[in-house]
Amino acid sequence: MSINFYSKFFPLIKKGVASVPFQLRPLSTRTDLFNVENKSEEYAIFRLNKPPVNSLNLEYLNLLNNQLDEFERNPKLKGIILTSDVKSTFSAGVDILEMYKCEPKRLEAVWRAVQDFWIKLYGSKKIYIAALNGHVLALGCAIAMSCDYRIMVDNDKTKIGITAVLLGINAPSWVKNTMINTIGFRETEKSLKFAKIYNPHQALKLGLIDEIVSSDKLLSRSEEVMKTWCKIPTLAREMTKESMRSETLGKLVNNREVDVQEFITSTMDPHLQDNLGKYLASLKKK
Ligand SMILES: CCCCCCCC/C=C\C/C=C/C(=O)SCCNC(=O)CCNC(=O)[C@H](O)C(C)(C)COP(=O)(O)OP(=O)(O)OC[C@H]1O[C@@H](n2cnc3c(N)ncnc32)[C@H](O)[C@@H]1OP(=O)(O)O
Repeated sequence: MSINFYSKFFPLIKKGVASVPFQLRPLSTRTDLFNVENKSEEYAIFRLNKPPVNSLNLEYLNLLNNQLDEFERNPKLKGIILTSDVKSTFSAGVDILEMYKCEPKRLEAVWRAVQDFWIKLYGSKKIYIAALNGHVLALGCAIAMSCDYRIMVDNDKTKIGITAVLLGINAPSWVKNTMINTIGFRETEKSLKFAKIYNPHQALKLGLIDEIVSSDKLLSRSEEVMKTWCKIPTLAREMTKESMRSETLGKLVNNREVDVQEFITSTMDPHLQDNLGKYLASLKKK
């Protein structure tokens, strides 16, 4: 069985790796919008930092996609802890301003960047642990579900879930499949159909997250899990991840254009635009 999972799906990245020799990276990378801290040669902490809610617009998605490529190019790096420096929010998903009164060309670019992000994350052979410090909504929830393990803060006010249906949106099939692979078909159907939002204890019961810890232990516990997993034989772990995920991944990789067109058509629909306008206003009114 081939273990060259990432390069199978990212031939251009493979080409980049082949033509650019690996260089040692600085100990940490800091931009205004995220922070990467290399804890050892084996793992790093990747902190999103785009207040107020780490919403994902085109520029931010492109930045994050470049960083995922950067991780992938480092052969010594086994895992990444994905978390947020923004108080009380992991991510509120796509920046709704990208979807409201949008230009089709820009919307298409946003959606291609969303697809890229999911393909890179779900298809990575590295270990990704989501350290969920706060709200995990919509695409934020899809991102968390695409990691290998989810640890969430013990705070009843913290929400996780996907409420697309309330706005008249049918979640894309790759989001549904990611959720099915996490909590099973029946719970996914209920969750998406009825726009369920869970607190951490409800999410744990469902298997949407794997552990709950107090906020002061979120990173130390994540590092503890990461260190244990870094000891697992790499090749076997990677092959297992590939065999578990390739079918789901392939469904989007081989169907990207249809997914793009569906998203553009449904988002540009006047009824949905109307709903988005009202939703944005309700968020601002709070
Ligand atoms: C449109 C919904 C479609 C859902 C479809 C999902 C399924 C499909 C999967 C993939 C496609 C993905 C699409 C998306 O991800 S669309 C984004 C959907 N996200 C949400 O519905 C979350 C909305 N936000 C909230 O519920 C809350 O903001 C919160 C719980 C995350 C945080 O609450 P709180 O701390 O009280 O902060 P505020 O609500 O006051 O927000 C602060 C500030 O931020 C603005 N804002 C919030 N979320 C977004 C966002 N996603 N995009 C852009 N801006 C956002 C909010 O309006 C406030 O703005 P301000 O008043 O000007 O400060």
